[in-house]
Amino acid sequence: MATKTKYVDREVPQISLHNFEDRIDEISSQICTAAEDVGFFGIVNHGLSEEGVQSMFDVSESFFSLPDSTKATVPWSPQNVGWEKMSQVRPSTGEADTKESYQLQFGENMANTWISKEELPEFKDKSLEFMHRVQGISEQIMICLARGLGFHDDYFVKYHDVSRPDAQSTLRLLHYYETPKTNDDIVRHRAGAHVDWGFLTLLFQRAGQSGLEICPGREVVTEFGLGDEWTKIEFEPGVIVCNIGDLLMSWSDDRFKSTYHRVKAPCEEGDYFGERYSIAFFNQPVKEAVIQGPKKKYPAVMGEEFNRAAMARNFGRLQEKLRANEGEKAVEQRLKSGSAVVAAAA
Ligand SMILES: O=C(O)CCC(=O)C(=O)O
Ligand SMILES: [Fe+2]
Repeated sequence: MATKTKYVDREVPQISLHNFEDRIDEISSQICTAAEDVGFFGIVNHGLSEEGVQSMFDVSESFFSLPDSTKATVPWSPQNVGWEKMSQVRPSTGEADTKESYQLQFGENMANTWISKEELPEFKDKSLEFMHRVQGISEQIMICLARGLGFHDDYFVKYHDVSRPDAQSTLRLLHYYETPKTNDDIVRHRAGAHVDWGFLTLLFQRAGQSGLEICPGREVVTEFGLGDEWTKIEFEPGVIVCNIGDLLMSWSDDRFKSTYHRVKAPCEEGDYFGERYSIAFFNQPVKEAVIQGPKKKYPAVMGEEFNRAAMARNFGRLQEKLRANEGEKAVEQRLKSGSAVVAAAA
């Protein structure tokens, strides 16, 4: 039987964005303190209505309700866009998450990866509208983070400009399947313990669909995120859960913390076993961004390279499968043209 999870109460600060222009210094200091201490914080009074968020969840559900064969018309690709199912292997677990996700971007990476208007007429427009709203909130937070690090106000905003064709910020619609209540000792990961690789994540949850947990303090975390003390982050209306990703951790010379979190594999009394929908917005820099902290603790890295390395860590197995499929197709092609015989003889 799975060991009993240790839980501990930790304060995850809630920060209000109301009256942003007038309160910018106070908000900056609250955000930077939270980013240094916990790496997670809630944002309230951000201007996005609860109805607006729930209607995006309806849009998400309309996609996931399609048959797999239809969703497969917009497959995941290494630009980190598209639909995948049961294929993200977290480095901490070595096993695929039991979930499906559909990732959407603003720019050229997204070409041909929008579900067709024939299938879901309003999907693209509604998603983009939501993405732009969340981008606006992210930009306010970016200004605060830039101030805290001594950069000029629009420093991070410019590097995350979603009007550029090479924009890489991603809205990820997530759907975790219902977990069977069995005694078979198989751990069905939902989102295995991980840190986000991007800059800053904004997460939306749905009432009654628990599971998100955090475990701050990387130095005390075991490699597998086991045996640690977790804190539950429950849904609260009007609250956007924000967390710092690895990219901002290195961009701040480790001042801001990228915190371990997971969606727990339900296994104990009181866990939530039902299906879960969530929506994450990953702020990720444009491909040409040059990433280096004010103290230059780490060598400069380009935005494109940073994403490529993260893809290899998280989707390596899926990429291999895609490459193998490509290989099979190429062999078929050669067989048809007769060139395989030459290749085999060589
Ligand atoms: O679904 C969630 O609540 C969390 C998802 C997450 O952490 C991720 O996709 O990085
Ligand atoms: Fe995450």
